[in-house]
Amino acid sequence: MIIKGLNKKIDSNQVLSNIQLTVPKGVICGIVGRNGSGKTTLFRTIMGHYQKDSGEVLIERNDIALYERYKEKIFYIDTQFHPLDYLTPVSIGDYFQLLYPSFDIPMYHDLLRTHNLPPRRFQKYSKGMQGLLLVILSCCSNCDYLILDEPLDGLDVIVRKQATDLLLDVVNDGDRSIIISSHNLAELEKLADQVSFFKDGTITQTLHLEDQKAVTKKWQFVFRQKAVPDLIKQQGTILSIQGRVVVVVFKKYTNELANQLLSLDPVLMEELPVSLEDLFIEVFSDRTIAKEEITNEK
Ligand SMILES: Nc1ncnc2c1ncn2[C@@H]1O[C@H](COP(=O)(O)OP(=O)(O)OP(=O)(O)O)[C@@H](O)[C@H]1O
Repeated sequence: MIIKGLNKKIDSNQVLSNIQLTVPKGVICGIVGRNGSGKTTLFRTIMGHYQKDSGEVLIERNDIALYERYKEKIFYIDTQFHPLDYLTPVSIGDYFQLLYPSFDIPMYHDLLRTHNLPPRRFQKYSKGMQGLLLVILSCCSNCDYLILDEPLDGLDVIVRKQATDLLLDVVNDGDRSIIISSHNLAELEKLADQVSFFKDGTITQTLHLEDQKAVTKKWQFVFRQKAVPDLIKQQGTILSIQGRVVVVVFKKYTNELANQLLSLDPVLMEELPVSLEDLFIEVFSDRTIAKEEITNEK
């Protein structure tokens, strides 16, 4: 799937601004951003629930707004409109069989049993049960692209593991892809191959997690003096300061920077593993505020 120059204004608010995104086959693509940054609007606009102002969403080079059959390759449920509330899992299965020609009904019933999902209305399910059922539905749809809006948020650790295992199975054969938004960065990190950062109505960058982790470094320093050296403030994003212990992430770490840091002669300089949460803070933190706080620490 290729999204090119997608724009959407709602009530004079430019919610989506020139969205560019490529979702290769067999890839889990995470979408992260602050609350209200436009992730759900992006999904609704991809599906045509919101009319786009301009741009296109291409599958196999075909604009899905013009060719409905390509849109059928995408699984998406907008749960905020409660479309399943009055249905039981069995009737939901029947409904999805009509919606998606390749829906795997035996697999669906099998998964309902394996995960002990009871035959009551969707509305009466707990949040975790609802989340798991949605993930099961998406997997059984056999669609080429699954769009999942915060499917893991609010699930307990056991259900989350069940859901992530199902999703990883989907991309195993390399033909299907998942676009998934989440505020649960630790969980997303285990799943996603690439993560797109949504900021100010647009995707500001897409990071391939393995590649990015190879060039990003996180260090914990202790310096003799209380003031944080200027080099650290200029080159890194400070994640925390506790007493004289400073934790910093450097997005582009070079040998030259390594030598400069060593020349600061820290009492302690210890490398820590980089997480998606660190990258998120690096992208979204207001570094000027961080610097002011650091100045006050002096
Ligand atoms: N139907 C609508 N009418 C008016 N404003 C809307 C509508 N849909 C979305 N918006 C606005 O668009 C912006 C983006 O909202 P959206 O729900 O897409 O964000 P989000 O990134 O999914 O947020 P969250 O992480 O909190 O779920 C918000 O300012 C929201 O108020």
